Amino acid sequence: MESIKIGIIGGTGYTGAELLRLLARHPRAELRVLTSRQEAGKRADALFPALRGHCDAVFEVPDPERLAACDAVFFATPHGTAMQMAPALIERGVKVLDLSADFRLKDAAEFQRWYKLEHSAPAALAEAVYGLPELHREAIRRARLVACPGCYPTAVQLGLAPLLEAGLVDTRGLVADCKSGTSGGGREAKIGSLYCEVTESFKAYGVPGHRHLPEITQGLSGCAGETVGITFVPHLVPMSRGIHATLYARLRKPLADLRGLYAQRYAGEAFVDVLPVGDHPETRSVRGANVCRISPHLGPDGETVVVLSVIDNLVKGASGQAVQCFNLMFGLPETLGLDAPALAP
Ligand SMILES: NC(=O)C1=CN([C@@H]2O[C@H](COP(=O)(O)OP(=O)(O)OC[C@H]3O[C@@H](n4cnc5c(N)ncnc54)[C@H](OP(=O)(O)O)[C@@H]3O)[C@@H](O)[C@H]2O)C=CC1
Ligand SMILES: CC(=O)N[C@@H](CCC(=O)OP(=O)(O)O)C(=O)O
Repeated sequence: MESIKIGIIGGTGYTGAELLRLLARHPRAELRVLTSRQEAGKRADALFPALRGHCDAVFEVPDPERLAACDAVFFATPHGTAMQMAPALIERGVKVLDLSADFRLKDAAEFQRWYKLEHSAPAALAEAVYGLPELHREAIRRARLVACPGCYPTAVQLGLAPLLEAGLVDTRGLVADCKSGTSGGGREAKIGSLYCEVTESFKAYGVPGHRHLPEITQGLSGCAGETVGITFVPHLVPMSRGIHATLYARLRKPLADLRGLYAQRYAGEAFVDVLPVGDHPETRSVRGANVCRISPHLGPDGETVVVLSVIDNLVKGASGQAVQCFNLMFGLPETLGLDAPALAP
């Protein structure tokens, strides 16, 4: 069967490396272009020894002609890069999957407010499809440009969607108390990511407003059919991968079978696992796997729902989800290359 030619822009970051790991065992993807301006000429497996024997790609400087010869290009780049390069690729028939936030917020003014950048591709922004397959599968199948969600927004939206879609909870006063491993901050050297700054410690950040708040609000409002109000507080925990979201919502009326609601909503979803009643998901149960494990609980007051939702930020929260969208865009089985279980223990 013919292979699908892939380009990855930004192969030296954590999400780029994770794309290399996942695509190395994808039966239809053939990596043709892998870019890094700083590491051009170096083999990817020299930078990431975990890839030795699985990837012989060499980094190169981004070349528009070589990228245009690909069938699909993934942007694993900081915000502001894809919006400059994606429109020309789409014009030339390349399907684009952007892991950055450039095309996630539908309102360009909102994007500018949170990312301090003027949006340079409003037409592409208008056509971009939000890449959360469990909510937007059919649109992703038809898309030329997919905006892959952020890691926190994936855990929060999958956790609260069943309640909001069914109109069962107050849409004001939602709470998302989230914890992330440090790979969420990217591979770039930053003091806040240093071992001594992170280890044996635990802290909240971004309380006055984190850039994922408008993305979460946009997605959940779509589920509810009205604008929701949510308090989102991210925390940094001393682990490399994983997001744990503890989500709180207040029921509008009694609900007899909370787990049944979730099981029914996610029936047939390969990458959402609704746990047995009373279970507490662990981040290590999703390490390396493209899965979100969810456990909804009813609080002792009988009115507060507490949903626990865990993902690997680099897999279901980024690169795995991007490959899931890629499979949909190319009419492939959605699970292709993504069926490996999590690392255990
Ligand atoms: N880490 C995570 O958990 C998640 C990250 N994301 C998003 O994914 C994107 C990538 O993040 P991460 O993997 O952490 O990456 P990093 O920010 O660590 O790495 C960025 C990569 O992009 C390349 N790059 C930077 N600027 C440009 C440019 N102007 N043109 C072309 N290439 C460029 C760099 O290579 P070079 O400079 O050598 O060209 C490098 O390979 C970000 O937008 C991030 O927000 C999304 C979800 C989760
Ligand atoms: C722990 C940590 O620093 N996490 C990052 C979010 C993860 C991410 O990369 O999301 P985007 O794709 O939207 O940038 C942060 O809080 O900024």
